[in-house]
Amino acid sequence: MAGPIGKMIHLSHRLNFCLHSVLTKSTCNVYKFTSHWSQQAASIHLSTAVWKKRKTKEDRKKEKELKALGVDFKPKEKIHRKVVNVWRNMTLKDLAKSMGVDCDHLYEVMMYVDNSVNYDRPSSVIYDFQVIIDIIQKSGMKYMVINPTNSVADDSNGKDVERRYFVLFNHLYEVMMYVDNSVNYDRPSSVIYDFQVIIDIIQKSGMKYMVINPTNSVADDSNGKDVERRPPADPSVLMKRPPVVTIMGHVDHGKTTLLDTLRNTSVVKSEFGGITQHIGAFVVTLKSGEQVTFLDTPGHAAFSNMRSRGAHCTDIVVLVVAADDGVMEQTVESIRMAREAKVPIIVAINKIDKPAADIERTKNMLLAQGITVEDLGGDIQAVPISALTGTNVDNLTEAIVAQAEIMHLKADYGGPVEAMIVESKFDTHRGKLATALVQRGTLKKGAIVVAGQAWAKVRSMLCKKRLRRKGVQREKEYKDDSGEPRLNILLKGDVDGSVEALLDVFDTYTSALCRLDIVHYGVGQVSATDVELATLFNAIIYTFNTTLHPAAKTSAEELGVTVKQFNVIYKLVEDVKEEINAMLPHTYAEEVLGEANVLQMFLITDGKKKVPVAGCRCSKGVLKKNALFKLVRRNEVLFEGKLESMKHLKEEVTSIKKELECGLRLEDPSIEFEPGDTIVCFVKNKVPQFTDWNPPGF
Ligand SMILES: Nc1nc2c(ncn2[C@@H]2O[C@H](COP(=O)(O)OP(=O)(O)OP(=O)(O)O)[C@@H](O)[C@H]2O)c(=O)[nH]1
Repeated sequence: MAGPIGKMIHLSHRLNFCLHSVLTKSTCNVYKFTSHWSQQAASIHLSTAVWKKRKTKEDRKKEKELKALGVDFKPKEKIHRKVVNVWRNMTLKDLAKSMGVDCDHLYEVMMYVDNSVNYDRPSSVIYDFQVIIDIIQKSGMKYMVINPTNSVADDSNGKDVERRYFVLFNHLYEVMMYVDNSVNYDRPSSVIYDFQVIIDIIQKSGMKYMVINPTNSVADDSNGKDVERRPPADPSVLMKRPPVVTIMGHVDHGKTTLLDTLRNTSVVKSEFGGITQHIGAFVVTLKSGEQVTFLDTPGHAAFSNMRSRGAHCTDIVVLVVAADDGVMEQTVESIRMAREAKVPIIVAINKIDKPAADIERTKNMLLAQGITVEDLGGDIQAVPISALTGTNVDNLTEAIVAQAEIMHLKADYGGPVEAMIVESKFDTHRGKLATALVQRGTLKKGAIVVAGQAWAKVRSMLCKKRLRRKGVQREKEYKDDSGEPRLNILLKGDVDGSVEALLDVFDTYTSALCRLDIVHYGVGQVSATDVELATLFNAIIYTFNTTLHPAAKTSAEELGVTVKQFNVIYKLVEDVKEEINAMLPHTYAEEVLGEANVLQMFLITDGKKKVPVAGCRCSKGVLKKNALFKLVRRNEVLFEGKLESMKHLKEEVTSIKKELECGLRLEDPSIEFEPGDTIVCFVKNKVPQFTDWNPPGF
């Protein structure tokens, strides 16, 4: 059965199709046929039509002659490229004429064409379009259906519906004869309950089909199978992978501080080569190129949740024990959890900077819990650290890498991804977000992922900056400000991309003169909560291409929070620079007003005391009584400060001009003068400082 070859038909998973809906769904070449049919003339394009021409009288005559000579007669093969016009209710004679053959040829071909009608006269009308196609094909010609809307004006205007369906259903009825089914679908309204029948009709018509999910239009060619994990990878494809580390320990023993230090030393002090940060997990790259993935969800909940899902996504547990407190309740619990999961432990004995820190006592307390550290003859590494100051934190990372080496951690980087969801949340702007720890394969944008009963298409993958500190810790840090200039910013942008771009710009800030902290950032309108946060951290709110929620506006006004709105990144960055500059303390530059040479010193009586006075002559500029003065002897400054008095002859004056003589008395009466000393009169002018931060491109 010839048909519209390669046509893709989308079916939804409904079973109770009626014939009518199949036809509608089939969009379909069948429909196109009827469209052709409904027109006065549709076109069938004979592209590279090749056939052997029937022998003409002349041919037969020639054949006879050649046969007599013992030579085979071969009628010439002709290649025709022509367009055959067909039309509704066309007769056999019309078709023969269009094809450039005679009716005899058509009768002959018709013997091989499947059809129930007996076309036995040149005037027989061919109602079935398929028959025409078959005749053309069986004649060794090719045909091409030209889209009537493109090639021929469709002036049917929806008329002739009856005829269309007549032809349409005829096609289906005809095809149905070759489809295996027990039901007699004899009316256009017949419902096809059997999905296979629909598929067979489409296939027998030479079309392809694709089953689509009715709710989300994604192809489901799973044939009812569920997604399954791949069998274990061939060891030859396995490659080294970074260890995944979870930090555990008793409350307040410094887990968050350690995570922060790990993150920040990498960036700020450049002790590590670089850092990639995610929400929920981050990767530290050491100078050596080694990488360590830290799950930044300290605490037991995350760990036990993962365990409860039967997952072992942690390779190493870093057990933080404060050296002043020693082993506490949750330390014991953490040890138990790590043991149950059969995850090796590295102990970080923290807070060694504290006077009350007792490393040996802590080690012995651990021993009592069955944790024998190397010093005490065991095989568990223990690294004394100060998470707060960063002392020995690099030794801790080295210890982790050493442990990972022993474990020979490897992964299969190829094929579909298998990952562990570490965190998930709903973001009003970005939608559903999940932090996934990829355990096998490579996650790609656009991949379709399944977790439990949920599935999703990966729209984007983010490497996110994290707030340095969180919660109470953070609040405390900001409140304990020791006077160091610091600009706190709360950033809101219209889309992820712009916020990301700005964060990247702020990342380039390194100046030691003033700290720059992004206390919070996000996408969308500024909310009242943002304003509260800004108050808490004494931050300026910067917006990029976004607005304030009315409630935020009111509370910003009430709380006196500065909100600066920008639509151009360049201007926003310039403004941040200006804010930084405004925070920098001024420096002072000296401006010399005049100089005087000391001619002699004499002593005057002030009450009971004798105080020295310099008899001078102004040699340069002017001397101003209220300005500052320096006494310089052989390039050495012996005094810097104010005058007690300035006299010209006997009178107290406020200034002395060049070449005038004067008596100058310093505020420090212990300073004595010598002839030849220089007294310099100067003022200190405030000079604003400017940040040397010049982000690339700004
Ligand atoms: N002196 C000193 N203080 C530290 C050190 N590490 C952490 N701290 C302080 O200890 C307190 C608790 O630290 P966190 O990092 O919040 O402790 P945590 O274990 O994450 O606490 P939870 O999240 O509540 O379980 C904070 O005040 C830190 O500044 C350290 O090495 N030395």
